[in-house]
This record gives sequence, structure tokens and C-alpha cells, in this order.
Amino acid sequence: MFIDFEGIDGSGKTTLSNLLTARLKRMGYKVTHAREGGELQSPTARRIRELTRDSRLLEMGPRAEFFLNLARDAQQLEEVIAPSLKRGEVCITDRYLYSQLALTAGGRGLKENALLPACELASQGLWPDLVILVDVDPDLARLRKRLGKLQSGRANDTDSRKGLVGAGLAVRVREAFLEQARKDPTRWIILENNDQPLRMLEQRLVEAVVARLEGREQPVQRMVPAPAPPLPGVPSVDDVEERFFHALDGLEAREPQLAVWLLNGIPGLPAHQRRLAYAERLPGLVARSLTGLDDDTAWTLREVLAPSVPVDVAEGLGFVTSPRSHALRQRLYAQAPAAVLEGLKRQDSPEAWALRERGMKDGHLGAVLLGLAGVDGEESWVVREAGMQRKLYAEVARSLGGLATERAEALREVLLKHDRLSVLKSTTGLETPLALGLREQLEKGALKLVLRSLTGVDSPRAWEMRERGAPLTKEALDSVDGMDVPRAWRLRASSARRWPATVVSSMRGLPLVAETRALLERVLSEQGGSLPVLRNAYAVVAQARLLEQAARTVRPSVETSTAHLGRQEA
Ligand SMILES: Nc1ncnc2c1ncn2[C@@H]1O[C@H](COP(=O)(O)OP(=O)(O)OP(=O)(O)O)[C@@H](O)[C@H]1O
Ligand SMILES: Cc1cn([C@H]2C[C@H](O)[C@@H](COP(=O)(O)O)O2)c(=O)[nH]c1=O
Repeated sequence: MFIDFEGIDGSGKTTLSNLLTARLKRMGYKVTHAREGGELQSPTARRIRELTRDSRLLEMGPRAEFFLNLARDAQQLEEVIAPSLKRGEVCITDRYLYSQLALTAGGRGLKENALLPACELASQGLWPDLVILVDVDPDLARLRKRLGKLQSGRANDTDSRKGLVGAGLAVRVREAFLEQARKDPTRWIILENNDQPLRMLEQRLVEAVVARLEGREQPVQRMVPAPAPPLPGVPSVDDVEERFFHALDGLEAREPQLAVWLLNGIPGLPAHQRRLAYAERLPGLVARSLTGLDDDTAWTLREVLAPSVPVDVAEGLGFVTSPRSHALRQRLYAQAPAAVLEGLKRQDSPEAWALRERGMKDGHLGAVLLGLAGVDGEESWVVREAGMQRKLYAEVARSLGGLATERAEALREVLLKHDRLSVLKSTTGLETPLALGLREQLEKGALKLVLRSLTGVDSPRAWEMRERGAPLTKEALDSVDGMDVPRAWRLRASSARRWPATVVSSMRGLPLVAETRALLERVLSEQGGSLPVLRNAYAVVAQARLLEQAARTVRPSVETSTAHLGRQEA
């Protein structure tokens, strides 16, 4: 029997297909998993996969990509799947030709009918007996995937071609999978993976598969787990705090790591109470969740956690620049030099330079460069020169972040041939001639980065690009973070249905005036059942409350940064 797992990235295919394999083997079945532990068994298929993921190959068109993906599946079929089925085993795959149809038709927009004959050729007539579609909210899948990367030490992995397209691709691919399942209900089972513990899903899956293996009828196509009951009524700004923490506490029982991850950067007592409850069990995640917070409780927690998880504490400092942060960075340097040095962005103070000099002496030139973004003094150019001599092109490019000077532009020109994506990232917030040209060149292949590089840019060209990108992917909305101009509000309003969680998070840092409140109310009433929406809405409200509090207590002449406001609250 041939069983294939399909679903968007981060949906849980690898986890669940491996759990199923292990269970079936324990039950005495002979099983081959063609991608055991997430690794394709055929070396040829693995090489082809590397090619399709290579972020330098951004000009690869959808047809070339399709044929490469077909080649990968055809090779897996010949080398692994067909021989296993011939031996009479259960053969399990983690993606098959359905993925290529969903990506190329649903994701890239080619006509499915034109693709089918090529799929038939690649399949040699061998199609799965059972397809398990692991279906998940794309926002949740992305969060889980990012958390998984962090926990396996891959947080700094650079994006593959797939990652550069933007989050909208997953939404379109998911729709395409659901359509395939709808058209072929006897072959496809939908396993929803939004709010159930893995143990429970594994059990449902084993039962369904064993029923098939034993030739029993499959009663339903969609295995819908019973969701936890939400609070009654429609969510609103006034009860978003209660609803968010109700949903978060429900999640804590199943996925505590994700629950702590969702507290990232959220100020206020209820969030701190949860951090304290988890500080012993998940110290690293708790430390990271303090990103950007500058209140007394945050500092106490950092002090407590610093000896056991110094890297996470350093990462969780974000770009806080208060005197307390200098003192802590100096103490953390010995155990977490790279994280400390990378956290110095935009800091040109003597304390920051003292740390950088230590970093250079200790051989951390790459990390010093990464923490040099936004710094333009003569000393910074000496460091960049050293980076060029050592061929640290990506790091030098990132060190130019936010600089629009002629000198920075000239160095970007040199770096283009080495690493154009890092150069693109360094243009965030700028509208230099080089930034404009690069955005046009990369709009097709790296839409996510192009849109993010527009963050804060308020020019007609930037708005045209965002408006073109918004129907395709949510990063168009990321780029209006904190913007309070009419075109930003129009884009938010027209995208609220497609990208609700991102529309909401783009209002972070804005005061809770009539416009903010109205849009929050609208999204909450339409999509307030989604945890990412609730989380982002609460973050907006919690931060706006801090702003209001500060406006009441801080003298008008005092600068009101959000970091500063944290202290007022405490
Ligand atoms: N129900 C769940 N509860 C807790 N964690 C989950 C659940 N489902 C998936 N995860 C976690 O989500 C992350 C992504 O899962 P997994 O790698 O299995 O997805 P995938 O579909 O194979 O992704 P990709 O196609 O990108 O490889 C993993 O860290 C996994 O542990
Ligand atoms: C480049 C690219 C690929 N995909 C699809 C194509 C394949 O079906 C899978 C490969 O994923 P895996 O990491 O090997 O499981 O993903 C895509 O969806 N988007 C892309 O840009």
C-alpha cells in the first residue's frame, strides 16, 4: 500500500509520517518511509532538491522548477517507492506529485490541465492508495516551523528559494491541496492539525490507516478534532486581553513552547505572570520572549536567567539601549559574544565600541559586522574594510543596513555580485537608486524580501509595489508597520480579510485612536477565533495602553520610545 502525506510547509507531515511509520512497524507491518526523518532516500533526488532550494537561482521560472520537482519525485519513485511496493510493503512518502501540482498550479498560477500529462509520465501510473492531507492554518504552521528551527539550532539558516517567495504562497498552496482532496474524496483524508496534541493525531491517524490496510470502510474524509470551546460572544478590543490569555492557556497544555513563544515582546503583568510560571521549565524561550521589554520585571527575569541561558538573554535584549542593557551586555559577552555583538545595531556609543573592539580581538569579525548596521562613523568603515579583506560579503552587506550615504552605496555596488539578497536587506527603509533597481530585479523571485525592504518607505513607488504585492503575500503589510498615513490605512482595510493577523500587527506602536480601534474591532469580529489574530491584537492594545500611560505621566520634553514606556509601566 502506498500512503502519501501532503500539506504546506510546517503542517506536520514529517512528524506525523514518521510517527505512523514507527507505529506500523511496531504492529508488525513491513514499512519503508521514502523520506525517513525528513531526508529523501535517493541521493539524486536530494541533489535535485538542493538545486530547487538554492537562493542564488532566483531567475528559475515555474516551468523549470516544476520539471525539477517532477524529476525528484520520478527518481524517488524508481529508486525507493516502486521497489518497496514490489516487495509488498507499506510505502510512505512525505510529499509526492500532488505537491508539484499544488505548487505550480495553485502557487505559481499555471494551468493544472497542462501539468497533468507530465505528472502521469513521472508517476509511471503509480499513484498513492491513500493521501493524508495534514491541514493547518498557515500562520500557525509558520510559527511552529520558526520555533522548531530555533529549538534545533537552525534559527539563523538563510532562506531557501521557497522561503523568499513570501507567506502568501502557503495560503495558495493550501487552497490547492484542499481542492485536490475535494475532487478525490475516496483517496484523500484530511487530518486537521490546528489544536490537537500530536499523541491524539497520531492515534487517529493509525486508526484510519489500519482501517484501510484491513480493508474496512473509511467513515469520514475529514478527521475534524473537537476544538476547545471558545469564550462566548464576539471578540472586541475591550475583552481581547481575556480572550487572548484564555486561548493561550488552552494552548499551554498542548504546546507550552509555542505558548511562551507567542508572548514575544508582549508587555504587561498578565504576560509576565506566564513567563514567571515557565521560567524554570523553558528558560531559553522565556528569555527570548522579553525582546525589547525594558520594565523592572523584565530586567529581574533577565538577571535570574542570565547564568543558565546567556545566549537567549542576549538575543532577548533586542535593540534596547538603556544603561542597564549596556551593563548586562558586558556581563554576557564572555558566554555569548556573537549574540551580544549582533545586538549592537545602530549603537555608536563608547560602550558599544568597547565591546566591538573586544569582539575584533577575539576573532568575532562577522558578528561585529552584523551588529554594525546603522553605524556610519570612520571606525565602522575600518571594520567593513577588514570584512571585505576576509571576504565576509554577506556580513559586510548587512553592516550597511539603513545607511544611504554615497560611501554605503558604492560598497553595495561592489557587493552586488557576491550576495545581492544581503544587499537588498541592507536597503530596508531606503529609496536609493540602487535599492530601486534591485527591488525591480528581485520582485518576482524574492517578493518577501523586496516587500520587507520597503518598511517605512512612504513614496509613490513603494506604495505601488506594496499594492501589487498585497494580494499575493502578507509581507506587503509587514512593510507598513507603525505607519499612520492614508495609503497605509487603505492597504490595511483592503487586506484585512486576506492577511488579518499581519494587518493587525502592522498597527503595533500606534495609539488606540478611532481608526486603529475600528480596524481592530472589524478584524476581531471577522477572525477573532484565530490565535495569531488574538495575539497580535492584544499586543497592539497592550502597547497602546503603555503609550497612553506614558502620555499621562511623562513630561512632554522627555523622549517617548516604547522601551522607555516599559519603565513607566513597571
Ligand atoms: N500538533 C502539533 N503539536 C505540536 N507541535 C507540532 C504539531 N504539529 C507539528 N508540530 C511541530 O511543527 C513543526 C513542523 O512540523 P513538521 O516538520 O513535521 O512539518 P512539515 O509539514 O514536515 O514541514 P516541512 O514541509 O517544512 O518540512 C515541528 O517542529 C513539529 O514538531
Ligand atoms: C522552490 C519551492 C518549492 N516548493 C515546493 C516544491 C516541492 O513540492 C516542495 C519541496 O519541499 P520540501 O522542502 O522538499 O518538502 O515544496 C514550494 O512550495 N515553493 C517553492 O518556492
